[in-house]
Amino acid sequence: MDEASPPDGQLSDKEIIREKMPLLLGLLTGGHHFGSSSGNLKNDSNATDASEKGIRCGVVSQVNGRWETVYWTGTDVSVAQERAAHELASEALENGEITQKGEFSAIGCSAKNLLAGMPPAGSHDSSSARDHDAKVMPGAPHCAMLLSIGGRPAPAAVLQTLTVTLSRFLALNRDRQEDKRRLWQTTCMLHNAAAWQQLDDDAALLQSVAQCACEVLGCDRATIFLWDRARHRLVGRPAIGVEGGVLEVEDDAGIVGEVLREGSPQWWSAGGIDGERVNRRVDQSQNFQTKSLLAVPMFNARDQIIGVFEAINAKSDDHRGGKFDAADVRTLSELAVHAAVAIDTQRTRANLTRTRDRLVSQAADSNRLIGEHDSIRDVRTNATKVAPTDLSVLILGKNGTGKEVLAQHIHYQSERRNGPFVAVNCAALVESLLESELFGHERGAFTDASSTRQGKFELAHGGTLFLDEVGDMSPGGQAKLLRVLEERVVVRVGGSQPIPVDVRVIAATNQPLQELIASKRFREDLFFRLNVVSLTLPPLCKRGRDVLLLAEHFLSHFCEKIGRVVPRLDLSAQQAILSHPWPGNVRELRNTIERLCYLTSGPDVSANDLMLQDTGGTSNEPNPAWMEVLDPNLNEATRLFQIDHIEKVIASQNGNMTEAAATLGVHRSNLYRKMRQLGMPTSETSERVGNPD
Ligand SMILES: Nc1ncnc2c1ncn2[C@@H]1O[C@H](COP(=O)(O)OP(=O)(O)OP(=O)(O)O)[C@@H](O)[C@H]1O
Repeated sequence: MDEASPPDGQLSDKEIIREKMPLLLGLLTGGHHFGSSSGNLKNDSNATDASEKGIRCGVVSQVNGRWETVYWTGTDVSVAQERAAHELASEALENGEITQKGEFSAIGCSAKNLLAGMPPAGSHDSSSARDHDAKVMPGAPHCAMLLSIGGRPAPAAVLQTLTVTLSRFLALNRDRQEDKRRLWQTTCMLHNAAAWQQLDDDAALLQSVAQCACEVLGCDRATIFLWDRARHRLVGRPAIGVEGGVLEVEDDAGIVGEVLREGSPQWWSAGGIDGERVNRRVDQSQNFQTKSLLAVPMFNARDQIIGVFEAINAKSDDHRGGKFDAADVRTLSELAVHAAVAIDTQRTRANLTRTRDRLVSQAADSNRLIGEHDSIRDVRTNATKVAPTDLSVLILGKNGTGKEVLAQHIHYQSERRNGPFVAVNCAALVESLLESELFGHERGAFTDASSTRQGKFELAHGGTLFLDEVGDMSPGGQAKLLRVLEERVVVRVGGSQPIPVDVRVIAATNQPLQELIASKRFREDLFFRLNVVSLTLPPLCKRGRDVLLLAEHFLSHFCEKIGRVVPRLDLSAQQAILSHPWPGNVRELRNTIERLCYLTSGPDVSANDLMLQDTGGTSNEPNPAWMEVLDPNLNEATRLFQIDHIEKVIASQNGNMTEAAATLGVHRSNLYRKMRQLGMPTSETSERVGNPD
C-alpha cells in the first residue's frame, strides 16, 4: 500500500445496502435475488420479481438530518410515497421499536459495532464524550428498513431478521474499511516517525508531525501544544496564520487546557450546547473557524505530560460527516506517542549537542597557544590556514615548546573539533607494543590480550591523531605506520578484518629528521607523508617578552586552581624570567610558576621566589662554557651546550634525577633518553651522572 495516499476502493454503507438487500430478500423468497434501484427509486430491472412475490422493501438513511432512499424494490415510487416512507422511518427511529403504518412495518438499523473502540467509560466525562455514548456515532448510518409482504406490514420476526443481518453486513464492511485505514495510518505514521528521529530542527519536526496528523486523520489543521510549566502557557506549533509564528494560550484554557488537566482525550463538534469549551481566541488569532476538534495528551518516556496534540476540523466528505470519531481518538493518541518520543529525543539531542559544544569550546580555550611574538603569530596564522584542510602536519620544536598545544589548536579549529583528539607518545612505545597500541588487538591475539581492544587509530576515528616524538619510532613501527597512512585502514593484531579509519594525523618531533633520514634512521617516504605542511615552534628563549606573557598566564591559571589571589611579578622576577635561558622551554616555565604558586604566599613574587637554577648564564648573556667550543658546527655546539646544561642542573639537584628532570621540564625517562642521545654516561640505578661516586 502506498503510505502517501489513503486507501481507496472502499465500499460505502450505501453500496453495501444496495449490494446486500437483493441477496437478503432473495433468501426470504426462496433464493431469488431482487435487484435494487441504483441511487434512486427507479431503474430497477428486477423490481418486478419482488412485486410478483408481493414484497416491497426499502432502506432509507438519514445523514445530517436529511432523509435519503438508499434501496427500494418495485416500480417507480411517487414523491408522496417516498415522503410517507421517510416519515415512518423517523417514527420507527424515535420509537426505537418496530412501527407499522399502512402496508409497511419499519425498524431502525445501524452498523452495530460502531461503538466498539470508543475510549472506556470514565476515561473522560466531558459533555461531548457523553453525547457520543448516548447518540449514534457521528457519521454512522442512521437507517431504517421498511417491509411489506402481500400488501401488509411484514411480521416483526422477518423484519428483525433482515435488519440484524443487514446491520452485520454494514458492521463487517465498516470493520474491513477500518482495518484497511488503520493499516495505512500505521504505515504512514511509522514511515514519518523514522524520519522524525533524524530531524534536528524542532520547527521542522513539529511541522512534519502536524502534517502527518492532518494526513492520517483527514482534517484541516493540527497543532502541537508544548507545555511551558514555568509560565503556565501552552505554546502551539505550527502556528499557521498567526502573526509572529507563535501561538500561546493559558494552560487551563479551552479543550487543550481540559486535556492537560485531565490527562485524557477530549473532543468536540459544533452544533452542541457546549460551544464555550472551545477557546475562540485561538480561532480569532488565526482567522479560522473551528467546527470540530480532537485533542489528546502527550507524555514523555518518564510518563510526564509534556503537551497536547490537537486536530481540527475533520473532513466532511467521508463517513464521519465532519466530526472526529472513536477511531480518530485512537489514531491521534498513537501519533502523540510517536511525536512525544521524537520531541523528547530531539530535546535530549539538542541538550547533548549544546553540552558537547560547551565542552569543546572549554577544551579549545584551555589549550590556547599563547604568545604575541612574531614567530608565534606566524605559526598561529599558518595553523589557522591548515586547520580546515585534512593535510598532514609535522610540528618541529624542542621539548616543552608547545607542540602538543599547537596540535590541539589545529584540531579545535578544524571541522573535526567535535571528534576525539588522541595523543600517542611514539618514544614510549617499544616495537612489540606499538602495533597493538596504534591498531588495537583481538582477544587472544597474544598472551596478555584477555579482551579485544581498539587501537589509537580507531579511537581517533572522526578526529585527530597526534603522534608525538615520531622521530623516535622504530623502523618496523615506521613501516606499519606508513602502510596505515596510505591505506587508511587498520587491521587489529590477531584480526583479519580491515577497519576503515577517518583520521587526520599531526606528527611532532624534536629530532632533526633530515639527519635521521640521511643516516637511514627515519624513512624518507614516511617523512614526506607526514611533512605535507610543517610548522616550527621556536625555543622559549627566542620569543622575547612572550615569556612574561606566558608566566602571567600560568600565574593566573594556577592561582585560580588553588583559590589564591594572583600575585604580581615584581621587577626582579620579571628580569629573572626574561634572562633565564629556559632550556626546558614552556614546560619548565609552567613548572616554575606552578611551584611558586604553592610555595609562596605574598602579594608579590620576587626573583628569589622563582627559585631558578643558575645555569651559568642567561639567554641574553650566553654561557661562555658552551659558547667557547672550538667546533663551529651548530649541531655540535648545541650538543655541547646541552651536555653542559644537563650536567649543571643534575649537579644543582645533588644528582637527584627526578628533581633534575623536573627542573629541566622533561620526564625523567626522557632525560635519560636525551642523555644517551648526547653520548652522556647514564646510570639509572645510581641516579648520578658525572659523579659515579
Ligand atoms: N604557547 C603556549 N601557550 C600556552 N601553554 C603552552 C604553550 N606552549 C606550551 N605550553 C604549555 O607547556 C607545557 C608543554 O607543552 P607541550 O606538551 O605542548 O610541549 P611539547 O613540545 O609537546 O613537549 P614534548 O616535546 O616534551 O612532548 C604544557 O603544559 C602546555 O600547556
